[in-house]
Amino acid sequence: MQILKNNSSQVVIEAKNLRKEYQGKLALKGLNLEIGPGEIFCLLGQNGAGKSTTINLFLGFIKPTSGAAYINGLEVASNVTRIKESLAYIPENVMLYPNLTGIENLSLFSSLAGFKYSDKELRQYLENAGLPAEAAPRRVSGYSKGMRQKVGIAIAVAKHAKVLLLDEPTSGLDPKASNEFSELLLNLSNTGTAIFMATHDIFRSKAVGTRVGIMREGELVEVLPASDLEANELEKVYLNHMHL
Ligand SMILES: Nc1ncnc2c1ncn2[C@@H]1O[C@H](COP(=O)(O)OP(=O)(O)OP(=O)(O)O)[C@@H](O)[C@H]1O
Repeated sequence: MQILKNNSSQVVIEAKNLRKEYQGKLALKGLNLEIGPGEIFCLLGQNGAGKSTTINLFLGFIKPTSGAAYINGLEVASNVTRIKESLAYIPENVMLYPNLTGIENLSLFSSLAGFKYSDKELRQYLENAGLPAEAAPRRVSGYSKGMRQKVGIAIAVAKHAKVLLLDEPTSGLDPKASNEFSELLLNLSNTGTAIFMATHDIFRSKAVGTRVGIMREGELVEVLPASDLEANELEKVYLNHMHL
């Protein structure tokens, strides 16, 4: 078993003995984790392993039973509003205003983060995220899942998010959309954004991850360097843990 540490001297996303109990049941059993700028940490684990609980603690959606989550050195639970300024979140279904266009959604979310852009700049952000130019002025209610994910990435870039949290973002995307999404993540990590992604996709984890963590019953049981492994080796390690 291997727990590979963050090799950067800077820490952007951190968990210290992070625990979460729901009605007497431990969902997260004392997580310790440090993620540096530009890292893509992929978290694998079966349904119910504690992946969403971890993300929700980093987002400040729920409070830890004990221990703490930190973003840029700030404890999340007591700085929820400030944390949101530097953070972007992409769930399986990106939450956008369906009656607004792609441009209007991007304008709204970036202005909430304190950034005002011209129409031309907004269109450019959307285009850079891979949204077809003709789609930008259309209502989001007619967008596909992949298009909504692209708007989510455009929002993250436009608000200069230092941290991006993703919960199963590629589930239900076709291989081309999923591949394009991976490219966007790599581009974003190259600008220094720290990325934490919960996923079931072993292949994508290998393709985009810096490190890959395996969570089982609320515990991080292994952390591996993605680059040293073939996808089938990673799958073997994963399955070994699941059959323990
Ligand atoms: N609000 C809640 N109330 C009670 N139990 C919960 C709550 N949220 C999660 N749990 C429990 O905590 C454990 C971890 O759930 P979590 O959603 O974090 O897992 P997950 O790894 O994200 O699973 P999935 O892959 O299905 O999304 C599970 O046993 C789940 O039933």
